[in-house]
Amino acid sequence: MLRVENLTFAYDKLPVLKDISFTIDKGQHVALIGASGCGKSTLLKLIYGLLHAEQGNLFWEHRQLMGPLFNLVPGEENMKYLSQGFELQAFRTVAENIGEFLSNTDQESKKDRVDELLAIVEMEELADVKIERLSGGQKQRVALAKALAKKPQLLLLDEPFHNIDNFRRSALRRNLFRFLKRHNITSITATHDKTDILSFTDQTLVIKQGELIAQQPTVQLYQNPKDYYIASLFGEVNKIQLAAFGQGDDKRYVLIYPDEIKVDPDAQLQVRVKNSYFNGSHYLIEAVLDNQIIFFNASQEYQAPELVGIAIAEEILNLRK
Ligand SMILES: Nc1ncnc2c1ncn2[C@@H]1O[C@H](COP(=O)(O)OP(=O)(O)OP(=O)(O)O)[C@@H](O)[C@H]1O
Repeated sequence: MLRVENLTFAYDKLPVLKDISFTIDKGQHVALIGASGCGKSTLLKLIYGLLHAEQGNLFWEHRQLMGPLFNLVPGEENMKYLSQGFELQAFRTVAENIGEFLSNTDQESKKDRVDELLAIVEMEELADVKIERLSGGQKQRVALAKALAKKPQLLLLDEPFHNIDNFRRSALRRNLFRFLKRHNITSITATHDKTDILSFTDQTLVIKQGELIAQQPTVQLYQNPKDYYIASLFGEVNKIQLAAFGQGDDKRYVLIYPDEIKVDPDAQLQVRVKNSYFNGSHYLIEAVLDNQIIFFNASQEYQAPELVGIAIAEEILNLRK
C-alpha cells in the first residue's frame, strides 16, 4: 500500500502541492488528473524520490520513503517512474536498452523477458535497431518496456501514451494494464486522456491548484462528478440550469455530458443549432438553450439556425441534482 500523509511541497515560495493525503491499495490502478500545471508531475516525482518533501510523509508497505536527501541514488528501488522525457541510451539497440538492468547470469531467461516486453510494446521487429534511429513514439514505447523490465511494485507513469499514435495506443494500453494486473503492480498514471482514465483505472485522484479535491472509484467519479472542474477533465460537459428543463424556476445547475442529451423530435425543449462537428461515430452539435451554449451528440448533421428537440433522461437529472 502507498500512503501519502499531509504532503506539502514548493519549488520556490509558493506551494505547488498543499496538504495532500491519500492511500492506494496494492495492485490498484489510479489515474491522476487535473488541469495543466496543477502539480501532477511534481507529485509523481515526490513519490519516486526525485524531490524532497519538506512537509509530510510517504510510506510504501509500512516503510517510510526518505527521499533524495537520504538515498545515494535518487529514486526508490522498487518503483519506476516513466517521465515525459525518456532516459534511453541512444547508441544501443532497443533490446539492449530494455534489458539494461536485467541480470546477465541467465542469458536465456533474460532473452525471454526482453522478448515478452518487446511483444507488450509491439516492437519485436525493431529489437536490433539503435535508439537514435527511432521516432519519439517508438522511444516512448521502449522506455515503457524498460520501466517494466524488473517488475516494479509501483509504476508511476507521466503521460505515458502522449507521443504514441492512436493506432498503437489502444493495443498498447490494453497490453500494459493487463501485464500490470497479472503481476499485481500498482500504478499511478498522470494523464489528460479520457480513455486512459475511464477504461484502465480503478480509482481517480483529482488535483486542483495543488490540492487533492477528490479520490473516488473512476466510474463513480465520472457518473456523478461533484463539480464542473472534475466533469470537464473528462471532456466536453454542459452546466445547465434546471429551470431550462421546465423544472419551474429551479436555479440549481446540473452537469450533463453531451452523450446524455438525446435528439427527440417530440420533445418540448427546443434548441437552436449553431454548429455541427463531425466526430466519426457521431456529430457534436453546438446549440443555444436559453441564452447558453450547450453541446450534445447526434447521429446526423444539423444546419444553423435549425431548431432541434432534445430530451434528457429523468434519472440522469435526478442523479445530478
Ligand atoms: N523545476 C521547477 N521549478 C520551478 N517550478 C516548477 C518546476 N517544475 C514545475 N514547476 C511549477 O510547478 C507547478 C506544477 O507543475 P507540474 O509539472 O507538477 O504540473 P502538471 O500538473 O504535471 O502539469 P502538466 O499537466 O502540464 O504536465 C507549475 O506551476 C510549474 O510551473
